[in-house]
Amino acid sequence: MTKTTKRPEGVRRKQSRPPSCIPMLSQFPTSEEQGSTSGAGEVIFHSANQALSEQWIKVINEQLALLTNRPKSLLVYINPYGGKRRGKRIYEQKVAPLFGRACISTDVIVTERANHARDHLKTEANIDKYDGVVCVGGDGMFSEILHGLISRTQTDNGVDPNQPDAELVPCSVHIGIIPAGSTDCICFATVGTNDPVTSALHIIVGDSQPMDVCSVHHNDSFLRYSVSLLGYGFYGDVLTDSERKRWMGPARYDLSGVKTFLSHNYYEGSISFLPAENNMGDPRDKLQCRSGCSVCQHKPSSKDTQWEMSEEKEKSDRVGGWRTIRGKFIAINAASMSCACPRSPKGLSPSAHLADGTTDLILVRKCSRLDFLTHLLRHTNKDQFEIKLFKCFRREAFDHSFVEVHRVRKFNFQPQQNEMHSLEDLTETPKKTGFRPICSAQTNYNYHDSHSSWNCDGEILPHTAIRVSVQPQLIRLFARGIEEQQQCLLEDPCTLWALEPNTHYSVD
Ligand SMILES: Nc1ncnc2c1ncn2[C@@H]1O[C@H](COP(=O)(O)OP(=O)(O)OP(=O)(O)O)[C@@H](O)[C@H]1O
Repeated sequence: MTKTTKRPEGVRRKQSRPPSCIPMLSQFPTSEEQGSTSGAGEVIFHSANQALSEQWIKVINEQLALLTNRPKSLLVYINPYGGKRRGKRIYEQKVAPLFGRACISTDVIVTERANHARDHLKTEANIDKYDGVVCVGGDGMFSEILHGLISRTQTDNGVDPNQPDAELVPCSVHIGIIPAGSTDCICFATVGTNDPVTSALHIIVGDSQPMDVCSVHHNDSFLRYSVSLLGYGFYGDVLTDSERKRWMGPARYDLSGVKTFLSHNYYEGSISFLPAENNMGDPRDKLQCRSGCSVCQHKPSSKDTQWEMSEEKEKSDRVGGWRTIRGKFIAINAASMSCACPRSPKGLSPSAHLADGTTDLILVRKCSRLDFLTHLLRHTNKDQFEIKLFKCFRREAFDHSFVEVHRVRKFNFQPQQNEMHSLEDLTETPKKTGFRPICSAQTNYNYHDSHSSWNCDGEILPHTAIRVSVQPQLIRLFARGIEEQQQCLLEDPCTLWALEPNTHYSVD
């Protein structure tokens, strides 16, 4: 491990080590001689035939030269407090040595406060200098990098992000994720595993995975970007409650989940959405987004998209393509990716695509607690568990009369109007049920009792009335999506029982 030296502005520059891969390869052997492993993931081949060794080196170097997208310079942000506070150690022990061998130079910033990385990217960072930005941390840290990079790109290109209909400029710099958080859902859903070494290798070979980003506005004010889950109702309430229990660590999510489930709240509002074209598939499809996904490869150019969208909008205005649904909902979820994680290996919307320019809107209407429980359990997709315990759970997650799903390009949500209600009216308004009295001593309408909050990739939004627009392929990750082989592993019951949310899997 090479020690980094501190630079004045908090940036630490690490000069890459010389390419140790070449001398190591010079020891490579004839096929009869065996290779031996030395240390983590390192294979040393020995050969008595000098000419053959040199030929191997030549071929390997030629192959490496073909990987023209390999990054040469990276800006790395480490959150030292993410997950189990192992970010710095993970980077220094598992990732930095690999970057060194790949001759990648790095500037490393260990963050000193929340939003340090976002603010640095937004204003100070000389991003033209880098081929990629690497985030060492969890989903919250990734979100910081996402916001910093998108914001900087729009500023540099003169785009006002407050305009809900603005066409955002895609980021030219790739993002790499080294998982070191509590859940690391974004990494899991784009790589198929939460392993720092695997992620480092994806960065080194310059893999490229485009990804859609939802922009979220309240009227003409930009709120946040989302790449995974926007959830109102159940997932908003779980997050709100869990934020009050931060001191408990990751266990707070389970406790808040149970509490929110038992509360069994529902909320009234209206949701309007612009459905995706018919050829964009349906959330109920069996086809899943995998490495080299053919659906995501057919993204039209931004000009085409604009044309398509305006034509679609025109058509919508003409024949009512924008649809509006009013009702009482336990949950309104928009999944822009499968949202797969070790606990739910297929995710909230198993066939959602990473980069098709759509999001899957899942509306869960008011229903009984038992019905909602069966819906939640189906998300775990743990077939073996379901077969053993509840045969009825073997159906698909969306296979309920109270659940409807739509693949959409845009949607708007308006909660029930903020009118003043008398006590009598309260019995008719969306309400908190379960452990709280429906009629309390209050005399006025209580906004917080009748409204949930939006959970936007793990952050609470300050407004409930929102406009959401999918920005197709706005960013690129150093990843290649989930590969089929990984999926087989995930569906293996033995693997499933072994997978725990905070486990980091190693290929060593
Ligand atoms: N130096 C720092 N001090 C305090 N907070 C920080 C620092 N650097 C980053 N943060 C904030 O910490 C929050 C959580 O970090 P991170 O996402 O890395 O870990 P996590 O919450 O454990 O993982 P996950 O988001 O996957 O559950 C982020 O929202 C980020 O803004």
